[in-house]
Amino acid sequence: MSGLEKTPPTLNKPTHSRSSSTASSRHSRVSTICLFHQERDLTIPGICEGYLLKRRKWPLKGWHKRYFVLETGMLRYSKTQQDITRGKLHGSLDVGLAVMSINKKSNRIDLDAGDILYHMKLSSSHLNSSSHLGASVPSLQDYVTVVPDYVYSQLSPPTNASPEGKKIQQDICSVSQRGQSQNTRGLTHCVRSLLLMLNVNFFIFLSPSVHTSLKSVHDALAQERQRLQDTYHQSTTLAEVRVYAFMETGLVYNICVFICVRVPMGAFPHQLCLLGWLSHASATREYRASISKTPNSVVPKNTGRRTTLAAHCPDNAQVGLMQILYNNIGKDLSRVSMPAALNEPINLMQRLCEELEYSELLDTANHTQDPYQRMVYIGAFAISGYATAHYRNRYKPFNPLLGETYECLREDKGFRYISEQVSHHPPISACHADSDSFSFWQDQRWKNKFWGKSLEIMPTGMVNVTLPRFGDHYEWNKVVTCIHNVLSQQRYLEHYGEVIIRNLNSNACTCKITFVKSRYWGSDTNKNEVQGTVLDQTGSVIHRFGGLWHEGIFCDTLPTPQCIWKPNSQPKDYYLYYGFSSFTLELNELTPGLKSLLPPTDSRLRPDQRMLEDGRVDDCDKFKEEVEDMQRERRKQLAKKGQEHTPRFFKKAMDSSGRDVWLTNGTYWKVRENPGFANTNNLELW
Ligand SMILES: CC(C)CCC[C@@H](C)[C@H]1CC[C@H]2[C@@H]3CC=C4C[C@@H](O)CC[C@]4(C)[C@H]3CC[C@]12C
Repeated sequence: MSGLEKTPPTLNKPTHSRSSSTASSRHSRVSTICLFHQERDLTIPGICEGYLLKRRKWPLKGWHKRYFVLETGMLRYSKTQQDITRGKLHGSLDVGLAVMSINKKSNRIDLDAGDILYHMKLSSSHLNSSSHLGASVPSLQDYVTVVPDYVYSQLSPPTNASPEGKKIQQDICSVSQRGQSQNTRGLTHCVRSLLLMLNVNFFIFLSPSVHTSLKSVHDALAQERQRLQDTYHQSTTLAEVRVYAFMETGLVYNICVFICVRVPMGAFPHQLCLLGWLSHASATREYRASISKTPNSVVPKNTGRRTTLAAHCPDNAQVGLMQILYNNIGKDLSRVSMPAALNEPINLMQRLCEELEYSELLDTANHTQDPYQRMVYIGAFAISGYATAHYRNRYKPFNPLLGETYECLREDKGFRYISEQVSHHPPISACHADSDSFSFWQDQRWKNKFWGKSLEIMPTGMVNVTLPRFGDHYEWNKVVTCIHNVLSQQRYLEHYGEVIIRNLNSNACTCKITFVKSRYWGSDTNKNEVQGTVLDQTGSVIHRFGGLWHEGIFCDTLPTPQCIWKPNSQPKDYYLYYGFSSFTLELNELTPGLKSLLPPTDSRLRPDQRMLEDGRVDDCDKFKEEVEDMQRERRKQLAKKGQEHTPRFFKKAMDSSGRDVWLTNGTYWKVRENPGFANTNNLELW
């Protein structure tokens, strides 16, 4: 069967009769996406079904063939048609709550329901087979040419009065008209009948099957848990037991159960190490229990620094974010100017500095003799940088201006940090920090993808840490950050993907950390899960650790199992101050005596950011525009002279893998000390 096909409606039964491939050939009009009965009453939507490729992020990342059924607005899928018949669902999504986008180049359809994001495409075999269907049959090619490059239709509920609603209506009309003119009526029906389906809420039909699925999942999990507990208790004499099982159901996204119990020789003679995965859910539950027993860090002593901001954060719930995002679909959002009320008084260079809040983990690593244990601390550090995101989904950081700089000297923590905006198109912030026990640097760029309800941020660029004591050079990637339900107040952040940490100066071990994508319909307890392993040269697991990125990380394979990191408690009234941590509150503080030492390009001196911090939102808006105009003017002037901006404190280089990277040129602190920035030529940014 090629693509999705459509069968007549079966509104009177909760289940439906599925057509086999022979059944499909009975229908005269087949499109790669849907098959239509053109003379049928279109107020009653039918069923579309067939095989498509679906993208999976974890585990077994890639495109997988899945059987989809679209019925009464619910899109459900399984591995095979038989699985659907047996009620073995992998997942389902209410298309009526989703935004659909179509990409004609890659033959892809993306559905974004806020919490769930499906990426689907036709396999090349589908495309080939569609060409056998004859000229009168609309092929995928036709389909995508009559649909605008993006069809970001806000399908639920289509409010005609709103500008968005009108735009969507226009889009749909133009799709229909173009469809008619190209004699692809079936296609027009496709769009229309899809729309109809979206407005029909037949969830009542689904409730019995949801209940059955839930019950079977619950039973399966209970059995599995019992079996794992039994195995664990009886396994002291087992040399190696491996159980590898996949359970995929509609309600539990994916559970990979992999137990490897073994008595290791040599290294830890007195311990029975339970290595590998003991079901994510149960391992995380145990980690969380242990973390919660670990006392919170004592509230830091009064450092003399500020503990609040001059003004509360503005209420931006009414700002028309939808308009902004829809008008800028496909654009790099860091280049879109947004109203100041959406900003937090911190910029991206300061946000990168936030990743050093738990720099003591690097100090510990630099004092840990054992390379595997050392890696555990580096892993915890890589996770700790994400913690702050938990409280920070209402505002976006300022985009630094080209040539803007930021320093952060933390004698109490023993490090000094500098950062510079080294490129504007694309925006790149480079940073470097050093202390007696580590060096840290990265240059980051982000690609944004707005799917209609969620915004994915894909960072490129590696994070680097060196430890002087052991000559280690660690390097790792960052994971994807997704802002779910970006347009609503139910907005929340999720990080997902894999981080691989390598030591470029030794191949003794590597570390793999998985930021687990939350399981749909799962309770909140499985949100923000992370699992890490330290592997030796042969790929054997030496340590494992895990927990939640906003709650803490526990390692049970260290000589003394312990909580290796727990975030600091949030300051009083943090919600009124943008959700900032104490460390973040201090980042933009202009402490006495500092002003005369800073270059005039330092973010602390940027007037619009300060205005926002002081609660002068309207002034900030005006000044922000001026500052951005001045930046454009400088750019024009340089272009006229045929010149390009040259960063002042960073230089471009190539890393060992041939990537372009920005490294410190080592001049900042020297110039600061002598002759001092007051005695040098500086850029005038504001
Ligand atoms: C438009 C507004 C109101 C919605 C809020 C957007 C916020 C949540 C977005 C905008 C820019 C985003 C940040 C951009 C870059 C990074 C670096 C990455 O390594 C971790 C995530 C992090 C730190 C993002 C976190 C989420 C973020 C702060």
